[in-house]
Amino acid sequence: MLAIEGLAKRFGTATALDGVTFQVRPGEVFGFVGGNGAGKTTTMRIVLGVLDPDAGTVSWRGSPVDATVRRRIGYLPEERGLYPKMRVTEHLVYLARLHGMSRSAARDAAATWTGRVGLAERRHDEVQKLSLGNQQRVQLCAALVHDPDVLVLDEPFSGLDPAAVDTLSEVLRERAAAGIPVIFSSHQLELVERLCDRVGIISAGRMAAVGTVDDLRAASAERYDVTGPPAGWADGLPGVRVLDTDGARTRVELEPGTDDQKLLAAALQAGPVHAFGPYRPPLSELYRDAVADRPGTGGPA
Ligand SMILES: Nc1ncnc2c1ncn2[C@@H]1O[C@H](COP(=O)(O)OP(=O)(O)OP(=O)(O)O)[C@@H](O)[C@H]1O
Repeated sequence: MLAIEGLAKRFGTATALDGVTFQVRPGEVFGFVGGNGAGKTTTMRIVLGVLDPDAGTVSWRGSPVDATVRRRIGYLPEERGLYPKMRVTEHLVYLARLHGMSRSAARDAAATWTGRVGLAERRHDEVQKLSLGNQQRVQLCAALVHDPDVLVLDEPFSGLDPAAVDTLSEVLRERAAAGIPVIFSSHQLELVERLCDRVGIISAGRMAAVGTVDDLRAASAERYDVTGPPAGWADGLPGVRVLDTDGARTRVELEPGTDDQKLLAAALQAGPVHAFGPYRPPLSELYRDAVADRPGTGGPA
């Protein structure tokens, strides 16, 4: 397990991280989400030892992450760092060798990963001659080429076309199925919801929520969609907050302890009810709720 415990980090007078704690388990894909400047990259840099924390620890399988463990991590940094004049295969072999692979194993792995991400035709091109999206594919190969034990990827999906998004999603699920912990950051919350076993929401340097999307849903207020009665029927009902209305559909949130049958009775009193049932908010809504209590942090993820 990759365990991140009580990380704190200040830059001058600004607090970037303030007690960040969460774990990424072997075999799970963990989505790390948060607004701009929330602390995702800082956390990942500390995991990789690129930055030192002011306080807190990062451990892997119960021991502090040291240089040996870091060689076994596949890292996609936020600042993409490829040598523009190197050719794709040559570059990947060079990086794999830095991670201790033999030349022939490195060449095989470079061929496998470039094929997998759709770069077979570009293996002999200089990196600088590739489009940005294809450079991003090379960067992903660079994180995967040495068959890492842990994957830490900072916004791996940014800049990818839909086909590459599908391929990378498959690769991450496969790597997790092979038993390794996978953590990635992203602002694409639908993708995170679809792909991740658990998510961590960071807001202004603190974890606002960690769990499965279902856990986050269970911790949030119950919501119902009611279709039928004319708009306005739920205004002022005790324990009920109207979230929005769309034609004949009213979406409400219930305060804890509010009886859904009373809600239904009130709806029936206002007119015929054609549909009544719980509404499952997507991660994007759960995210907004999780960061809403924290001033200045409620911007879009
Ligand atoms: N080298 C640095 N010097 C000063 N401040 C920094 C430095 N690196 C990060 N910060 C600050 O730390 C905070 C967290 O930044 P970080 O890059 O970790 O956020 P993020 O969640 O990755 O954001 P984004 O989604 O925009 O990439 C921000 O307030 C940022 O300005």
